[in-house]
Amino acid sequence: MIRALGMMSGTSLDGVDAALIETDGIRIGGFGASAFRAFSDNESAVLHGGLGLWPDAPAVPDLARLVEAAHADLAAGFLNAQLIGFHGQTLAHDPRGRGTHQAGDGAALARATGRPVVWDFRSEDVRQGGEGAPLVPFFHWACAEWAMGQGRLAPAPVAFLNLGGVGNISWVDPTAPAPEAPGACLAFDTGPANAPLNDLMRRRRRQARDEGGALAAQGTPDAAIVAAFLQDPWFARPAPKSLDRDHFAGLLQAVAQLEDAGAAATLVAALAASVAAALDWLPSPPGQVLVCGGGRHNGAIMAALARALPMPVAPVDSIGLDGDMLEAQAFGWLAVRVLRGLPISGPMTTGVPEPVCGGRISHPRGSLTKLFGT
Ligand SMILES: Nc1ncnc2c1ncn2[C@@H]1O[C@H](COP(=O)(O)OP(=O)(O)OP(=O)(O)O)[C@@H](O)[C@H]1O
Ligand SMILES: CC(=O)N[C@H]1[C@@H]2OC[C@@H](O2)[C@@H](O)[C@@H]1O[C@H](C)C(=O)O
Repeated sequence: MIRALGMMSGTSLDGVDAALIETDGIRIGGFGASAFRAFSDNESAVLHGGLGLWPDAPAVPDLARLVEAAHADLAAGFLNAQLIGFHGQTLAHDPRGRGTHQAGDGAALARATGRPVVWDFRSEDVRQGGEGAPLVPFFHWACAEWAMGQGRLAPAPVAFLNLGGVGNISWVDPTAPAPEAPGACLAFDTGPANAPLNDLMRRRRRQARDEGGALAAQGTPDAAIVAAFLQDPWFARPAPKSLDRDHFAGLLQAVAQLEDAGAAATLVAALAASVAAALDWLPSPPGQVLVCGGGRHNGAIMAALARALPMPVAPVDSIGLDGDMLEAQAFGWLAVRVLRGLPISGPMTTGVPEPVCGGRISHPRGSLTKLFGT
């Protein structure tokens, strides 16, 4: 088992999560300490300004230094980590076009922390024809397998719904022998999650988010806007599929005429409707939908999901996991898989033709090499 530190800064641009995990890259041996470092208002504004940029843009090196510094700062509190999995900050994602861009250089983080760093998790999958996302689904399988072993989950398919800036769902069968085994996983992005809500709150209320969903809970959703949103060809596209953060920017424009609470309620209803639509693509109805990511702290979202979905909806914490740290833990677990040459994505998670072991490994003294596997 390796003690890996996973580090993730997601599409909501609120900060960096870090979490320790003990793993052989297949089974979870145990979870360790975790921490969050918020981006300052200035850092967040700078990163927002970088959204949509590709590596050749002149502003990118400065953004990358900002991302590396924030991670190095946070990693300094985890001296017992043997390996770091560094996701980087996604600025642009267009797998069928220019590719995928996570700002931040793992070699620089390896030098700054004195630890080997696994990074650039998505590029190889995209190069081989995959969507490059989502990458957490194989870890969701490991979580379900862990929870089943602890007697907290039935030996039957279950879904993990991650609600960050964008939503993604993983249907997993914890009785499958491995995450890459046929029939073990099906995963894809579901649609916008917190990103439009946060953007709405920032523009109208100068707040980072709708705390607890209090504003949305006071409003009535506009059913016509939700129905029009569901007409986006995205929903008719078979899974696997991944989204750029701003694919649904039109949704925010659609609610522009509504008063604040109605606009927030409509965004929440659209989120719930997109998850309900996602169920159509799953191999079988999951026994329950386990919600992770920041969206599960939004009571209006959880209530809307409970209304929209036919099966029980619960925070992932109900089976003993930390729903705020799951993505960070995932990149620690994935880092160990990269080190061992195990696949981190496959046909049923990113649509890549064959399972892929992506990622690069950088060592503190600067050599850039892959230790095991391809
Ligand atoms: N107490 C809360 N009340 C309402 N919303 C919340 C609360 N806590 C977190 N959120 C929402 O969750 C978001 C952060 O979620 P999370 O950290 O899972 O996203 P992320 O990792 O940045 O994104 P992604 O998973 O898309 O990469 C916040 O920006 C906010 O919208
Ligand atoms: C390109 C990119 O960074 N995508 C993120 C984003 O945020 C959620 C969703 O869109 C998911 O596809 C992915 O993140 C998670 C960690 C994943 O890869 O599973």
